[in-house]
Amino acid sequence: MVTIQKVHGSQNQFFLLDQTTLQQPLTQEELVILAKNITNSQTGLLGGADGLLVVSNSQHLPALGKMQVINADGTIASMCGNGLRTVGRYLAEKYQQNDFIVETEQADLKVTCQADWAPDVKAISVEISPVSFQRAALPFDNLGTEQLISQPVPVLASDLKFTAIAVPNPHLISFVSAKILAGDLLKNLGTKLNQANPYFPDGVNVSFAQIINEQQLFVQTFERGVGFTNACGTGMSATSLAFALIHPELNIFDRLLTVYNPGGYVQTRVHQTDNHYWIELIGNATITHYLDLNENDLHHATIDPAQVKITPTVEDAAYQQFIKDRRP
Ligand SMILES: N[C@@H](CCC[C@H](N)C(=O)O)C(=O)O
Repeated sequence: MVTIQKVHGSQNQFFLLDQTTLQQPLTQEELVILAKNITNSQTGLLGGADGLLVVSNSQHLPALGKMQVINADGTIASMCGNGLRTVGRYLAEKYQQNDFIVETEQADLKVTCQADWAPDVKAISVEISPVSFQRAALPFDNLGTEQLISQPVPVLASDLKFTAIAVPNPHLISFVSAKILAGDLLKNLGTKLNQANPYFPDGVNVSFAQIINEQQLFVQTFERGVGFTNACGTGMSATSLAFALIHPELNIFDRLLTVYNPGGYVQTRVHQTDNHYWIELIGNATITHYLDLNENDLHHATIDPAQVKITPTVEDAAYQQFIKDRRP
């Protein structure tokens, strides 16, 4: 038997599998099939999830471990901010460390345990980097520009301005009115840009944001490889950077922002060091369930829910109580 976890950051939900606990680690092909099956909202476990977080040993000393992110549709994401917080918590508890590095697909990133936000609401801070605005890093094509920072893009939507940032996974951001946020545009644009299209050949995470005040944003994301999510950590981080760049008069750099999302909120702090940007992303890292299952079933992704021993924790109730009175 092996134990996997169901976890969330701002209710962006994942299964977390530590390959080092297996007698035989899953192959990459097995991991992709498992991710697609286990996250399916109809046929997966516990109502599915947004992705699978795979923990393995890192060869990059002194990293404590390595995280791979597999979206619900089986595509690989170079980074996941909410996911890194939960992987960070997992590694912190496994190795009893509070401040360490985790290897991700493109960067080795800093993870720091925070004081609990409330009883049973664990909090973790993670580094979001590297940041790029270059067309090739997103990538995007046929938009007539090499960078997109608060520019109109009529082929995407009339009357909106867009910012494109890789952190390093790709994000397209627009600050919009409450009316636009309540409408269908985000769904339509997210859907269009995440199927074959001439603009974002690898797809893109699309976020619409509202400025509540100079310290508070609300962000809703249509995620590549997933669809609507409760929250996207890298999306909220990229949106915080876009906010700082578009509004230099507000002196956002190095100051704590609160970023609300449909699943709760996170805090971000945008930094510019020398000539590069990076973002601190701080938020909950919640374990909702432990799942004990047969290792063979993981390899074959034939998981009969009746054969899985599911042990819920008290943490989701604590999280729900915590955010209840803190919504904007
Ligand atoms: N929810 C994540 C981002 C997950 C990856 C994304 N779907 C992609 O393909 O880039 C986050 O919290 O950052």
